[in-house]
Amino acid sequence: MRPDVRDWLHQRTFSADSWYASELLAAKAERNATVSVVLPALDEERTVGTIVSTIRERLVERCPLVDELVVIDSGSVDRTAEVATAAGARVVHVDTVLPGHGCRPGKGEALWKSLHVTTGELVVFLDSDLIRFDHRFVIGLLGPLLTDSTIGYVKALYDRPLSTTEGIVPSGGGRVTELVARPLLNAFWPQLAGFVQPLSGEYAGRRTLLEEVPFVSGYGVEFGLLVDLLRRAGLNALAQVDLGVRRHSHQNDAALGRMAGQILQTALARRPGAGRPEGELLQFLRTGDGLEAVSWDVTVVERPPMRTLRDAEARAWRQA
Ligand SMILES: O=c1ccn([C@@H]2O[C@H](COP(=O)(O)OP(=O)(O)O)[C@@H](O)[C@H]2O)c(=O)[nH]1
Ligand SMILES: O=C(O)[C@@H](COP(=O)(O)O)O[C@H]1O[C@H](CO)[C@@H](O)[C@H](O)[C@H]1O
Repeated sequence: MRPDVRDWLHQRTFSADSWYASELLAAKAERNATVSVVLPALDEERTVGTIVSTIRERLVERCPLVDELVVIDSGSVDRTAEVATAAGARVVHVDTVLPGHGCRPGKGEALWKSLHVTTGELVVFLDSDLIRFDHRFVIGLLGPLLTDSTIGYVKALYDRPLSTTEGIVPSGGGRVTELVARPLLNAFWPQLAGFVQPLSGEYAGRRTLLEEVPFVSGYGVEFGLLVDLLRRAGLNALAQVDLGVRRHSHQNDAALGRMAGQILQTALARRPGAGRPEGELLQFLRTGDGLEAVSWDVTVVERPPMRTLRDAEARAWRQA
């Protein structure tokens, strides 16, 4: 193991059990910090309500660690917006944010636009498909940020059970992590090899740092943020926190293949010497009369650092 990774693992790996909400509330007040929690949601009516109501009850009403609770509706066709609103979130439809910059599909678009509609100095991102959500996820992610000013970005680590046709097995989740993201990071960004869950959907950061980096529009957002934040802030500004166990709704292998395609596009865009990759991913279905090739576009676009928009708006205002 590289010495820098060994040192990082020792110094920048935390446990959610290290903090209580009450002590973080005191740390938050001491720093006059504000906290936004953002949930990107696409057709998550089954799970988003419990996550929102748990955060509202435990971390807004009982112990006000969270100042803002926003669900970014990514174009749901189910009752996600109604369920999230009833549970106590502010729901914002992704297409209503920065309409002048158009609309791109994908999770990263929702996260990028969330920066424009939230104000918290610290921003916590949680997936909306979490099962048996524990509010301590939020406490664990905020712990390092509220107690160490040298840390700018914190990712969750956890065990990842996998739901299978035979039931739930204790590990095996994080299939794109194990088969694509981890090998890519170890090969080309070995400083990041210490991240146990580099694609975890639960993470938190300082707004000032998050607004300095691009957001990849699709499922490449987590991979892109990790590589770009390493470059922007250095390894010592990054951390990870053990949240125990994380269960979520799983996609099928074909969908994860497309996710892997987007992550590969994101990685190769950060290896300029690798040339411009093809954006088409061919997948194959067995049909009644043979094989059907299905072509998917796995190209991703990069949304610019949010700070550049604010700078452009400020310049335009001065010139007006
Ligand atoms: O276009 C999208 C795709 C996903 N998501 C949300 O992003 C999170 C992670 O997506 P998903 O569960 O599909 O990924 P997985 O966890 O299966 O890798 C979930 O809250 C989704 O609802 C989203 O807001 N817009
Ligand atoms: O980690 C992974 O391999 C994928 C798929 O997880 P599973 O194999 O369905 O448990 O899940 C993550 O990856 C996505 C892309 O970065 C994130 O957006 C998701 O939040 C995260 O769950």
